[in-house]
Amino acid sequence: MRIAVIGTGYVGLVTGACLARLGHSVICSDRSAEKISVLASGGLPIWEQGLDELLSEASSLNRIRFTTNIKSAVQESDILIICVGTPFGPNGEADLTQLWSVVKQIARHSTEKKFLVVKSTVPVGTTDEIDQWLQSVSANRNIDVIHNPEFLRQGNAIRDFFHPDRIVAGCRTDKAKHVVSDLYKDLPSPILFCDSRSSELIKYASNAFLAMKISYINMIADFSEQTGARIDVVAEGIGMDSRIGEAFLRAGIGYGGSCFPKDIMAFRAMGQKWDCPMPLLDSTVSINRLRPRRLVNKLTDELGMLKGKRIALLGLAFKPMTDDLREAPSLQISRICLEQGAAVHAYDPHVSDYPVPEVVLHRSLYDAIDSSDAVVIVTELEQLRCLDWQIVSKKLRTRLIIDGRNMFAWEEMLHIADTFDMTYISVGRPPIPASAAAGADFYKANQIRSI
Ligand SMILES: NC(=O)c1ccc[n+]([C@@H]2O[C@H](COP(=O)([O-])OP(=O)(O)OC[C@H]3O[C@@H](n4cnc5c(N)ncnc54)[C@H](O)[C@@H]3O)[C@@H](O)[C@H]2O)c1
Ligand SMILES: O=c1ccn([C@@H]2O[C@H](COP(=O)(O)OP(=O)(O)O[C@H]3O[C@H](CO)[C@@H](O)[C@H](O)[C@H]3O)[C@@H](O)[C@H]2O)c(=O)[nH]1
Repeated sequence: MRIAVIGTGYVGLVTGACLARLGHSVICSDRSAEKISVLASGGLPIWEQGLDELLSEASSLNRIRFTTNIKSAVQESDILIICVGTPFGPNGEADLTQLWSVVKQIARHSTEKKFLVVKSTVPVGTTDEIDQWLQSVSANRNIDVIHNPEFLRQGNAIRDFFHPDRIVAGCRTDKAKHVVSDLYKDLPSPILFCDSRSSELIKYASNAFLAMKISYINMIADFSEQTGARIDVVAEGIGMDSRIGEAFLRAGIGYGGSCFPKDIMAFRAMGQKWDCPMPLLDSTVSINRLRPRRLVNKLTDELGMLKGKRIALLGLAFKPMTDDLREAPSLQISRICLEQGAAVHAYDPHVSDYPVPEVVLHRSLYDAIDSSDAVVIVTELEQLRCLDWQIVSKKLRTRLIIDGRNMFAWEEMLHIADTFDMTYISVGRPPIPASAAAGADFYKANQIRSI
């Protein structure tokens, strides 16, 4: 099939590369000349695992091209997939400026029958509005509009593309359904065909549900801290109920990224627009907003004033295995630490440019840690799994580890803290004090079961 992918950001680039792998002929179009020139010369404007290889393969087979010329992309394709951004608008609603700009250009340049697939996350009713608008432009009656939301996760995007739990397609016509079936015919996943309003809502409701699960477990984590329960054990017990499931019950410093924060706000704005309040979303947002501040409070509880202290932040992107800093909790944490007079040193293997200039970036994990008063784990970086605790303990000025993601097993840290005389504080689990005696006493006093 001849496909144009319009908007080659995270979603567009992954979609284009994966569709080329499936054998389709793909033109990727973006308004950013800089991005297109990087891509056309074999480079990558973003880091996503496996994307490099996929794009090289597609280019060598002549299955993918890059252009800023949307006119030629539209005219040389039968299927047009819109993957432009739908960022925060001024009152939290989705800003559809990029989307409508593309729709208008498509209307201007398309003369033959086209299938227009909206992959961007858009408010309920948008696909119908596009359809109605296109029909009102008489020359463009021949465009069949489909809504096909994307569910990929950054860092896992290519696997998610080839193995989605489901494909959702809001279609008006049987021809549109056939196009979607052909587009994804080699994927093993079920396709849910529905109307476009339901399809648009499935995307927001899925993201909101996942974000709600995260805020819920974070609320329970705070309660565990007050009562001496252990959130990892509690989450395990909750998740063993197949009606609840174990996924997205990892307590920590909250959700960030390009989707959850903006989509929950847009969903709330939609609720207001349609006069349907969504109090569960209000709570989800307010719990999440407090997470970074709560983490810094743990630092000050241990260190007192942060003025003159050196803090090592490990993991800056909103999650591991991505370079994406959109709504990353590290931004808020680093700003609060800096405001309080600390020096912030950081390490993230995928981040080489950070928007808070006072943060000193290091290429080596151990250099970031050197002479610090605390190590703060902001994301679950793979490199941390093989940390040499002896080196860490020698390099630290104050032996304090704040694990914002509970990435280390509590029992393991009991032993490590004891061996290297370190204090280990995590989320929703009892703190592990530095001295061996204190650790053992604490363990006994709290009658925490050994697993
Ligand atoms: N990032 C994700 O993991 C993810 C996952 C699922 C869904 N989504 C949704 O997919 C959409 C795209 O997200 P993203 O993260 O890829 O965004 P992005 O900001 O990374 O990419 C958007 C691209 O569109 C381009 N663009 C904007 N206006 C254009 C125009 N008029 N013509 C051509 N190109 C134009 C931009 O230059 C940019 O390269 C959003 O609606 C998002 O909510 C994102
Ligand atoms: O138990 C958990 C799971 C995740 N997170 C955090 O939640 C955020 C989002 O994580 P994740 O969902 O893995 O990443 P995204 O790439 O943002 O993917 C989400 O957002 C995409 C954009 O809409 C959707 O397509 C995906 O299905 C949806 O998972 C990150 O900050 C994670 O650290 C937690 O705090 N606890």
